[in-house]
Amino acid sequence: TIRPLILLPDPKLREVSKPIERVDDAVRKFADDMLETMYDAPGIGLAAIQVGEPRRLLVLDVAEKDAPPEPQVFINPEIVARSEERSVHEEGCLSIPDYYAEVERPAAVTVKYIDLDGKEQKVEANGILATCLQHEIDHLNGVLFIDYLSKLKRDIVVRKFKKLAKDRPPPA
Ligand SMILES: O=C(O)C[C@@H](Cc1ccccc1)C(=O)SCC(=O)c1ccccc1
Ligand SMILES: [Zn+2]
Repeated sequence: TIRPLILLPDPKLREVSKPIERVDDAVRKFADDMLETMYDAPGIGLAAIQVGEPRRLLVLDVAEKDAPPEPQVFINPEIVARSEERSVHEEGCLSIPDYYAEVERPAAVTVKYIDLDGKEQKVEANGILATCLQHEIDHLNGVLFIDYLSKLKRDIVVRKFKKLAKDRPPPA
């Protein structure tokens, strides 16, 4: 089931999501809905809060275009190590549509998480996977990529989305 996306300036995007207690079939069904919603957008990642669920679950697929999809599900992810080296990548956000900006982040991160079988996992990520994991884990803490921009740039974006929200019909 494709779930409606929450857009800036909805304050729900600023909530801190809560850990998932048990990985059961309901969680697995929700992860499926998240992946379906992500591919439909389309996007390369999606955090549960972006469909209104303040739960620590994110999905991503950073496989190259025209390559087979590689869906990944991260439950209660934690960044346990960050490289000193940093890298800059252009980022977008499905909750801030049609706005892209360069963001600097640690180039590599080590992330501990629980997978859909309820097993503890650990991954050492770099490149676009590191960028996307950090962007999604930020969502679980109510942080958006525009928070890394200058106040001037961030205020311009927020003002634009506040205006759009006025013109947009309220959710049913
Ligand atoms: O809002 C999100 O979490 C999704 C976001 C993830 C992300 C993109 C770029 C850098 C870091 C994290 C997106 O997927 S925005 C859409 C996008 O970047 C894209 C869409 C289609 C093909 C390729 C990229
Ligand atoms: Zn985002």
